[in-house]
Amino acid sequence: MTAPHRPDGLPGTIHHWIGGDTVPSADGRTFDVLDPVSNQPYAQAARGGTDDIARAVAAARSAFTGWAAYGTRRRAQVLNRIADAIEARHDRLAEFESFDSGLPISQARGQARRAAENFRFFADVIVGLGEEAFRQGTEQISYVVRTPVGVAGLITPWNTPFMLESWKLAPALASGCTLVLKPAEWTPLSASLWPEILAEAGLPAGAANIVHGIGDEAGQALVDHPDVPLISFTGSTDTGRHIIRSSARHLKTTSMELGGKSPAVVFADADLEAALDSVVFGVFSLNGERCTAGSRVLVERPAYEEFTVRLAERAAGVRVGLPADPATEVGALVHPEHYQRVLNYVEIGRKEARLVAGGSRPDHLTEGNYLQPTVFADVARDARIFQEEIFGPVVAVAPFDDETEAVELANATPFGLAAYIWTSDLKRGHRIAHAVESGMVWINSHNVRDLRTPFGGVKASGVGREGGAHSIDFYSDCKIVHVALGDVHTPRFGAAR
Ligand SMILES: NC(=O)C1=CN([C@@H]2O[C@H](COP(=O)(O)OP(=O)(O)OC[C@H]3O[C@@H](n4cnc5c(N)ncnc54)[C@H](O)[C@@H]3O)[C@@H](O)[C@H]2O)C=CC1
Ligand SMILES: O=C(O)/C=C/C=C(\O)C(=O)O
Repeated sequence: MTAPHRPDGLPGTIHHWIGGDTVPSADGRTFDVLDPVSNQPYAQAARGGTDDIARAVAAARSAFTGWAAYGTRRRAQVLNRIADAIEARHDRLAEFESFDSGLPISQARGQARRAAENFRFFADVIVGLGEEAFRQGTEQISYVVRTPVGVAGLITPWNTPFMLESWKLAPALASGCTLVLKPAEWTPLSASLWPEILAEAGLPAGAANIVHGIGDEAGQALVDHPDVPLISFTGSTDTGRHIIRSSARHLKTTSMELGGKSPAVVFADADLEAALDSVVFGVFSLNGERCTAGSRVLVERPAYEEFTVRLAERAAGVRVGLPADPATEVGALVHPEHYQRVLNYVEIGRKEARLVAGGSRPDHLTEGNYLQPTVFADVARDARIFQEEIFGPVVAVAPFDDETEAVELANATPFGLAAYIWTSDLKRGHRIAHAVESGMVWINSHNVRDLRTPFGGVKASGVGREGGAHSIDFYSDCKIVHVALGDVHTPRFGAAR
């Protein structure tokens, strides 16, 4: 068996964190946590249920008034201290994440840096954010007051767990909300560092609470709790749909960042070397377990054969290996169940299209959830591997003949999260960017993020946007205050004539 590298300091049991205390589940239940190299349990995690969620929500409610009253500058100071505390644990955090999720350590390090950046970023946003005002001459001014919505319910996935948790915790806390986080059950390890990070930074007890557990138990209890007015969710489209349905009962605000099947559209006039770099990185980094992965590559016919051959060569050269090895570019897929799901898609792909790279476990890795980067060419638009999110290192390539067909193919799936366009004709780049159905488009650029911009998708890829001020708006209620500035001539109903 290939032994995983075991980081120092692994907890034997991962507890909930409620009201500032690490606690087991009320009923004492736990579940096994596996690492994706040995697929053996290395820890137990508390298996939360309705009672644990109720305790966590009560703690968050008690802490709410105090935290909201901190005001923006003081909250920003705490957020910056949280970033310091994350940075102080950078190595351990990256090792935990890589061990638990199978992400290559080099990429887990990048995700740990981004988690700290998220806190610094939202500290700046909240201090710098103005409030809108509308003046009607000298008669009246109307201004908008943002107030935190209350207890936020945060439900996060397993693909880049800590970073995506931070992407929700930071703006929720910056806005003055308190929160209950339900991390993904396949990857609870990095979340076990939040208690020491948040406590060291001086976050008041109860402002953030963590309940581990299974989606349809702890997750569902959080969605169903009447004192949680808002749910921010990242994960699969099916679960997102289900959460929206459940949230309707209490008319909750929801933000849904869901799956994708994003196209990379490569025109023959593009810098093909740069496009190749971006395509290979875009679909194989984070093990292909990335919502914005460019998992469909559409190539203009004159460049199609050459690009496909070079893509297959590059895929064959990607280093698949132990997550802890600094040279590894693709690690182990998160969980045997997910691995099997991805392998099933590879089998479907073999029947639907032409396999030009990968398709099986690398010879040198006899156990663990490993898959060679896999490229299918000549994929038809109705093929399942063209239509469905695989969420692994598998890419579908197809040719197009002109701009119209490029847009048709780009839009021919239920998803609409990201799109990547490669062309040396910028006017065309803009035309395609406007025509593709997606929340985000990159032209001649890979997934370079600007945290101020709205992040999210259309169609089956999500509802709502987070990022920058959009996140603060999401975690806030808006109240409008109208004030007379001078003499307002009120209609005199009922006055004597
Ligand atoms: N960022 C993304 O776009 C992600 C996409 N996916 C896609 O979804 C597929 C399946 O992955 P899953 O692990 O099943 O994702 P999932 O969407 O079921 O899980 C994500 C989170 O939702 C929670 N959850 C599940 N059911 C819930 C419920 N009824 N109420 C409240 N919370 C609930 C889970 O515990 C987890 O924390 C993947 O293969 C991939 O295609 C999965 C994770 C992230
Ligand atoms: O960059 C972000 O803010 C979010 C990235 C999310 C993913 O990469 C994902 O969910 O896979």
